[in-house]
Amino acid sequence: MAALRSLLPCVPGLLRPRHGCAALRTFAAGAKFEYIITEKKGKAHNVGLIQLNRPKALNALCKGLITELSQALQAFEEDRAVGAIVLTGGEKVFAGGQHGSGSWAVRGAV
Ligand SMILES: C[C@@H](CO)C(=O)SCCNC(=O)CCNC(=O)[C@H](O)C(C)(C)COP(=O)(O)OP(=O)(O)OC[C@H]1O[C@@H](n2cnc3c(N)ncnc32)[C@H](O)[C@@H]1OP(=O)(O)O
Repeated sequence: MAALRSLLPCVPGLLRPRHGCAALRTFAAGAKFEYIITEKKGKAHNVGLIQLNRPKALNALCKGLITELSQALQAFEEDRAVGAIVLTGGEKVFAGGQHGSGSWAVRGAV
């Protein structure tokens, strides 16, 4: 899981090694996310599912999505009941890459 988190651009203050389980407490308090959906799956509720949920922009990775993804990864990593994390995207695409400002940037990038 640490390897997975290391793939994410470090968001200051969120991925500090020992953040005192603050992320887990926020998470457990039923944090409402705007850009992701999280759930504990499996018979023993020991699989942390994170689904990218920004359908209008095809899950393009904006700062807010990365921040929430980092929080969810941190919380699942701190949750001793979770043994595996599954990261998934939408029906059409996993993610449209880094968020491009304005659709011209997106289409021009293709
Ligand atoms: C970090 C670096 C590494 O390379 C990057 O990630 S740079 C960004 C790389 N990503 C792209 O270049 C993907 C650009 N998107 C596309 O090529 C196409 O959207 C598509 C993924 C092939 C899907 O095409 P389709 O025609 O099915 O859908 P639309 O292009 O109409 O897109 C729907 C909707 O999503 C918005 N969107 C898609 N990708 C991004 C993006 N990367 N950033 C921001 N927004 C994105 C697109 O603007 C459309 O929104 P609308 O204009 O309808 O408001």
